[in-house]
Amino acid sequence: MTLFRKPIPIEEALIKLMQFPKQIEEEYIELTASAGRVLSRDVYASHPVPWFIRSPYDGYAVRASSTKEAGEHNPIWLELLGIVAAGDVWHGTLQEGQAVKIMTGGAVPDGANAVIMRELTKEEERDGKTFVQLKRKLKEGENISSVGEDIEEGTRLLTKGTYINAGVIALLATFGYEKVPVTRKPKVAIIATGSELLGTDEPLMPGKIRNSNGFMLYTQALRSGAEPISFGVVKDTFEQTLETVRAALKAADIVVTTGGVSVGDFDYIPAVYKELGAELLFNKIAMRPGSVTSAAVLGDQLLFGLSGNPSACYVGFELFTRPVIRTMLGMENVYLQKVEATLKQDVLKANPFTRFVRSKLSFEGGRLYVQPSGKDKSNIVSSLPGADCFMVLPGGTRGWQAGSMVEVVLIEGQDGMREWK
Ligand SMILES: Nc1nc2c(c(=O)[nH]1)N[C@H]1C(S)=C(S)[C@@H](COP(=O)(O)OP(=O)(O)OC[C@H]3O[C@@H](n4cnc5c(N)ncnc54)[C@H](O)[C@@H]3O)O[C@H]1N2
Ligand code: MOO
Repeated sequence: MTLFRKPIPIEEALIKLMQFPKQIEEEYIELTASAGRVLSRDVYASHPVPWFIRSPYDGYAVRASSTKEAGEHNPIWLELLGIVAAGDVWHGTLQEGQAVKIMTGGAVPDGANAVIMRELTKEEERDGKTFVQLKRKLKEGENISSVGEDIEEGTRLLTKGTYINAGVIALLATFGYEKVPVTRKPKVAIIATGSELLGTDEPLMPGKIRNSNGFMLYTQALRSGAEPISFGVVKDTFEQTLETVRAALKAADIVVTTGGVSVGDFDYIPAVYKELGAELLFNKIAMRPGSVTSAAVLGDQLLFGLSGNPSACYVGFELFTRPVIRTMLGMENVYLQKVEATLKQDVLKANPFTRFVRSKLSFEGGRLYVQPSGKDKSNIVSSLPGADCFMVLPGGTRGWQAGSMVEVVLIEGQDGMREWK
């Protein structure tokens, strides 16, 4: 058996992989629980917004024609008939020479077609009646929110695949969505393989390290919109690995393992794929870190064999697993967004393969800069917390000097505030 694996370009690996993500069914969930989920249906306006004529100001609703003689030196007086608060309706039809006091959001009475702001008027009592003084002409439709001004009935407002943010929630609430149709979260099983791995509660022992990738992948799956299911740690034995992957396939749509995917004596993932009868899509990609990233397909399920090295594992998930999850969610933009930034410091490293350097962005003088967020080896964990992007250094180069423009793919804002979709 040859251990040599021929690396394939990233694009080729993605083309192979992206034939397989399955479409996930929808479910209805509470509006308040829908933030961060993905719409499974288009949303149409079932009524216009506003659906009745509304006043945008506290003031007086009038007929514009009643004000045509009004001017700075020619005040006119209109008889005040009543008051409409927001939520109320004034029954009757306003005539020439009449006014109704109205609050912001109030329904403009029939017959009225303009509103004057309260500050531009004054009220006066005369002979038991109230009059309102205007010193300016109003145009028909002035200060009126017309029916459908915001949204016309029947408009397609949101398309299936839309990420639900606060604005989407506002729109759904406007149309009375108590329950929202969303795609079910794909279930992603996470298995950390390695006899050297300890739990976070265990003391360090010779030759052992703590499992950090399991927790990291759990978080990456969560922020990609999936439902992670942790299968903990398995020892490097073929039987245990096979048994756990089998159990994970029963519970999840996608199975992600970390470690055991290379050519070591105890790297059992390739053999497990074989035993399961899964079709191997790739097991070597022309990239660093994460060259050992593997994927296989079994029926409608995908298996990812990510590196055990923390940075390689992280990059492998973002570049390959995340777009699969987002495709299953029905999203349109499934890949990480690309921008260009100015390199802040020399990054001089020979790149036989395309290199994804964990990096951080900064703005200075309105310009976007990028620099590595720490050490750049695949077994490094310390550069991950500060990374909000990967700097992409193309294969076949010897790196770049400070001041060069480089391509950057965005991952997550450091303040957790950005929604990279
Ligand atoms: N002869 C060769 N050796 C290696 C090759 C190669 O092509 N030929 N590739 C190297 C590259 S590149 C990588 S990346 C690693 C990938 O190895 P595996 O994915 O099989 O991972 P392991 O050997 O199981 O572990 C690698 C490293 O990571 C640590 N690890 C594993 N799991 C975790 C975890 N859950 N949390 C934290 N750290 C973990 C593990 O202890 C090892 O130190 O192979 C190279 N070798
Ligand atoms: O897959 Mo290894 O991480 O290329 O560095």
